[in-house]
Amino acid sequence: MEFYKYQGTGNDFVMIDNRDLQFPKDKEMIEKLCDRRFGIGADGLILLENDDNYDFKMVYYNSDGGESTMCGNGGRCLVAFAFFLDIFENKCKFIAIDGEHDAEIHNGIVKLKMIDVNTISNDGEDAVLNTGSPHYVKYVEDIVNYNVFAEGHGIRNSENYKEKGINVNFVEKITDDEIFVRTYERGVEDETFSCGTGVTASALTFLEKNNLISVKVKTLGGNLKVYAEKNGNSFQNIWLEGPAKQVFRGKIDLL
Ligand SMILES: N[C@H](CCC[C@H](N)C(=O)O)C(=O)O
Repeated sequence: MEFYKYQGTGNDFVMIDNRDLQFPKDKEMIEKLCDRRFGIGADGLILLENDDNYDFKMVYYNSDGGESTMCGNGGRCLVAFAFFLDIFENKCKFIAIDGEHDAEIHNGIVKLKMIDVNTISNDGEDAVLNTGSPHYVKYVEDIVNYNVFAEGHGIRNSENYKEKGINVNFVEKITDDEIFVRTYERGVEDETFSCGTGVTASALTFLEKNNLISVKVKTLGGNLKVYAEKNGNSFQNIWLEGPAKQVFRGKIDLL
């Protein structure tokens, strides 16, 4: 089976052109393909499939092999993959588990439209919102030295969240229009170098606090940008922008 490896600001994925629907959607096999020692190694696996009403369809699996909710960096990598496959020129519209997404690519930079966000709830001082996947957002000091794994694991497995899980984002303000985000990801059960829906969730809480329409976001794996329009308590026209790169391609016997 042919596969491609992509990364979007260090969040990395096995990408498979599954328009022939030949890929066996088996949890154990997907987990093994994502294993960094016994398989290809990735934070997730993404299938590109056909859809009558869209340029393509996105099916996303976390590295634990379970199909999951929207992946923002994965969506950006899938747009770059579809462009590589000549599925579209420079603008596209695809369908994912959370609905339809517009996207465009220019010189390896992908802009992905995210779903509208109608509510930002509070959990104490922290924020909880869904940007296609569920996110918890906590502002911290000295983020570079923050124990993301221990603190993220604790929140993700706490009474309120352990059943369905939640992605946990830690945020530090860098300047008036830039934040640093680190994320403990559900379904990876570890910190990833970047989490697109998490960057989006963190950015919206910053835009809300500072009445801004765009913010630069640093992650361990690189830099992203988020734009959004605020209407009352909700956000629309939310875009996540950043690089998405093909790292290598290969063949693997289904393990
Ligand atoms: N782990 C997430 C999905 C992938 C999110 C992340 N990789 C992104 O770029 O949005 C979840 O199960 O909710």
